[in-house]
Amino acid sequence: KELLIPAIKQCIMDVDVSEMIKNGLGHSMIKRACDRNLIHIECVNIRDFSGNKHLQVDDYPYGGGAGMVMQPQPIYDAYVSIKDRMEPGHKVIYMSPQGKVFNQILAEELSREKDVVLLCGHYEGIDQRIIEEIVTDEISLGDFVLTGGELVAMTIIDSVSRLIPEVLNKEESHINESFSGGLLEYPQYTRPPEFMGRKVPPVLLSGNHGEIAKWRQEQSYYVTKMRRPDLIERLEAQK
Ligand SMILES: COc1ccccc1CNc1ccc(C(N)=O)cn1
Repeated sequence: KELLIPAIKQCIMDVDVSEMIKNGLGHSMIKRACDRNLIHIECVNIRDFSGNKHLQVDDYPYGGGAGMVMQPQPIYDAYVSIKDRMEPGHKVIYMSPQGKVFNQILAEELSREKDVVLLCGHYEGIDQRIIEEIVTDEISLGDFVLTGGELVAMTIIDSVSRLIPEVLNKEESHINESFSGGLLEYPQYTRPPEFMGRKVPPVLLSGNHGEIAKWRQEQSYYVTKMRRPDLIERLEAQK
């Protein structure tokens, strides 16, 4: 799986953002998946494709206003430097607050792609013409603003990678996804049987798998109804 993330150097914090991504994803599951060639992650640094010796990748916005906009040329050249290695018809995903809100369904779709490019913007965003020229999908994690798209990219990589067969081992692979069947997960318990005076629901110790499954179904429905009635409506609508 090629997940290429053009990351730009944050000269202000003098932190190489692509390092952030490599380090942030260096943790066990993703690193193990990379080592086993189940996924392949490369960071391409847009600043390496800046057209001038000042390594400039942004400029003042036409029409004035605060903030800076990322220029189209360095991004385009960074993309051209990788696109021939990508599966034809690959998605180029731009992470921005204007995007389609990410969810588990989208994660599952992306996990079936062979190659995906994740384009991380900074500043006030990127020039509209590069979006029109190379971006196929815009994704948002939700209605909040970050200093850059990298953390969004890392989130997408994590949630997609764990859906790729073999990435999670049997202990990790949570067959009852939090969103399995569109409901939230039931409460989870493990040892000890009593903690701070709080006991584990007896049904879970009963060994009666039919009763346990029924209790879990009821709990999932109750938790979802109370916390996310919108998910219940979505379920009802699908019936
Ligand atoms: C001011 O930042 C931008 C402005 C425009 C585009 C990208 C950025 C980079 N920041 C982002 C990116 C994504 C999300 C999200 N909600 O998915 C939040 N922030």
